[in-house]
Amino acid sequence: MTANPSAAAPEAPTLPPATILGYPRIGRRRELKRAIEAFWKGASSEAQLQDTARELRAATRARLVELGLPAAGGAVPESFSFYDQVLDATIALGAIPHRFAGAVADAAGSDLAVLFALARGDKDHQPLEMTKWFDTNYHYSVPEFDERTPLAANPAALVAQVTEARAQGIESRPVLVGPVTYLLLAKASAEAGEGFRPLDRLDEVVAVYAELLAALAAAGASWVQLDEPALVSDSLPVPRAEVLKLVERAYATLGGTARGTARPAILLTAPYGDSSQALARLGALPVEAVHADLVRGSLPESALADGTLATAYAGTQLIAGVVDGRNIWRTDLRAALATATRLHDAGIATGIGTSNSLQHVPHDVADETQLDARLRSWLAFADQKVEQVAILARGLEDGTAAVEAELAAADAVLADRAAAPGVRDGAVRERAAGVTEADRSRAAEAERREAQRGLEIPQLATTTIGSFPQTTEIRKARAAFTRGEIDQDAYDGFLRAEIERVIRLQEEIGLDVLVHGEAERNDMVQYFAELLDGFAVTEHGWVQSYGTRATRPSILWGDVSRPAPMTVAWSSYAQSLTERPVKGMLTGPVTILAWSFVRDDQPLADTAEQVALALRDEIDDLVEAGISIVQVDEPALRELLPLDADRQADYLDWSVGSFRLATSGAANEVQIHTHLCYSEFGEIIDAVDGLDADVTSIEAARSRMDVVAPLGDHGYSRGIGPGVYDIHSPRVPSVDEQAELIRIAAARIPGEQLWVNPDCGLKTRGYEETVASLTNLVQAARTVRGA
Ligand code: MET
Ligand SMILES: [Zn+2]
Repeated sequence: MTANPSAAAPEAPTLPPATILGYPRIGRRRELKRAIEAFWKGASSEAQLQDTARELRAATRARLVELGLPAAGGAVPESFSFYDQVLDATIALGAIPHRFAGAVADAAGSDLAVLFALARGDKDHQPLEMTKWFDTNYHYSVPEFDERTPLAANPAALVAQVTEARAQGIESRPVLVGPVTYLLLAKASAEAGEGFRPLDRLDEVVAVYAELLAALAAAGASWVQLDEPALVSDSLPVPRAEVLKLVERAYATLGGTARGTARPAILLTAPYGDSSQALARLGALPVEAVHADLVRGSLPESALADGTLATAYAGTQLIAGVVDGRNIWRTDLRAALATATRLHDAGIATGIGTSNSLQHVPHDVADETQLDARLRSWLAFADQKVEQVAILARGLEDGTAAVEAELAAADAVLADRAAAPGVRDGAVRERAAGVTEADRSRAAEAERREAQRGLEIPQLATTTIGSFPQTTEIRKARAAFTRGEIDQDAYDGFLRAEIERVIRLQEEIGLDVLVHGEAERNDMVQYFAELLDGFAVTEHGWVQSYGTRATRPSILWGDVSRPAPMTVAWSSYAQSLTERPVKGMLTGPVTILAWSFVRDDQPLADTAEQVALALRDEIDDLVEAGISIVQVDEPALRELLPLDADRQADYLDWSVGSFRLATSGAANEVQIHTHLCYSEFGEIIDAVDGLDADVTSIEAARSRMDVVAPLGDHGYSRGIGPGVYDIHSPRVPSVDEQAELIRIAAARIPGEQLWVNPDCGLKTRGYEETVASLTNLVQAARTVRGA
């Protein structure tokens, strides 16, 4: 065992026993969203926006103290962000890509203007790319690095928060994405030299972090939190063992300076997964506290048993992340306390924390006044989770008996939930238990291809991904219907007129396979959640997705079944209007799970199976009603891939299995499509193959068909539609541009397999650019076909 440098300091501080890793930033009523969007529109000044942000931060701190976090000692995290925490780190490091030099000049010294320019781009600049944060549905702004990317500590925002908190009588803890995770999430800029990796600049970046920490210490911060979720992921550019070495190197430097003057005490966190293999080594670093996610992860049993863990943590505190920051269920307090107590009893200075930042859950269950009271009693949003952390901390400090009443109340909630009607539905379970492998297989590909000839689909067939622009009129009609201002008949009439318009438009444009346009859907998951049994929807349960965008995930609380058809009326109406095939449109089981809060009392695989059976019945009904092509979207297939390599095979097995269960009841004549809207699917290409869909559409335009080569090499034999129109921007791609992309694809993939379509749905686009782009798309397909 190497010497533990912090063990040598007898006065090593500890955090109060109750803390959380972060809190929702957008505000209880999405105040920050409104304030930022008003500022973007020019309806308010930067000073007004800063005032709103300051008030929100102050209210958050006060609320956290009210809920039970101590005001002193660094328990309250400063997790505010105007847009994204990775982007905040970019600003704090001064790592503004050269291509934004013009935007920096325009910003005239305003960090906020620079931040928004990076996040959103402007007329001259493409914004930073956005991508999903670990295995969540939150998106961060991807840093861009090359050999010359500037670096200069800019601690202003962090220091301001510490100062504000002190003025409020609260000793808070600034939070920053750690240097190793930051660089592992960065990408090489377009100007980077051959072979450059952002990680090549780790030592320089660590030096800037050291400056930031010094500024925080000077401002009076006693603690800083550095988040290193890279420690739990096998999906990064370097293997996990290497990540640990990089963390050791970075924190030897960061922790190696004098605590108090050169830096605050450091809390190093490892949220979103299992760090058990690394935990003992992290304890030996010169940091004052280490956090472990003990919801997704586990305790290192052998190191705990043989005392290695306790030795490593002599002088280092361990924050046990036992309250789940990813879901909305009340915690099994007795089990959580037992886990933390094992660490405590092993002689480790133990604190209670959340598994990860609470940014992934809504604010407060108390706001959900419309929710069924019994269901509500089972739930815990961010505020309730903070209270649970405080209870557990009391139990850890004062002994189980001190919180026996709270533990008993939690036991009663769990028992009530387990016994409640609908949580287990005998018929649903019996049907799921009877599923056989035969239910997951369709006939051989060639046989299906033959049977589908009757569809008369041309080579390079043109189609769209499903949604057409969600216009203001559509939103207004939906809102009026929800408020009861128009009745069901009026609303249905409106939607039918909309469908007819979209069908006629597609015929005019000349698309081969049509869609009904999805005007009836508020959201591709919530729409189904509202129609399936076993789900509930919230009123205020907003969770940040990126920037000012938030989603309201549904709550999947019970066994899932389908009381009635969900999409048949719309799809069959659309089909009745045209001779061309109209695709039925469903959201797949994995995506429905990924974008909802799911029950935690059974494996995800079992829940997916129930959703799949409901979708299987829907497909039967669609086909019965005359639909011959059904698309089942699975855009979240990649997102739910476990960070832990050991868990990936099992995941791919059940996720692919649930898709096949949903789709394999379809006769050979029925063409099954799927859609995945990202291009980095190298890792899951076998899974995509395993879905066995007749046609798969994917994102490809932004990467200029990068995905096509791996597909060609893989010998992918079914239909594939690599997007030729980037729907993320209002820009209209020309005929030539789209034809060029089709040709790139056609060079690797036989024409009869190739489909021509946009990257994703068109719901966020306007009609003008949509019609122009699709007209060009059809023309591009014709040009290439004729060549
Ligand atoms: C995020 S994937 C979206 C697929 C859906 N069918 C749409 O077109 O909007
Ligand atoms: Zn998509």
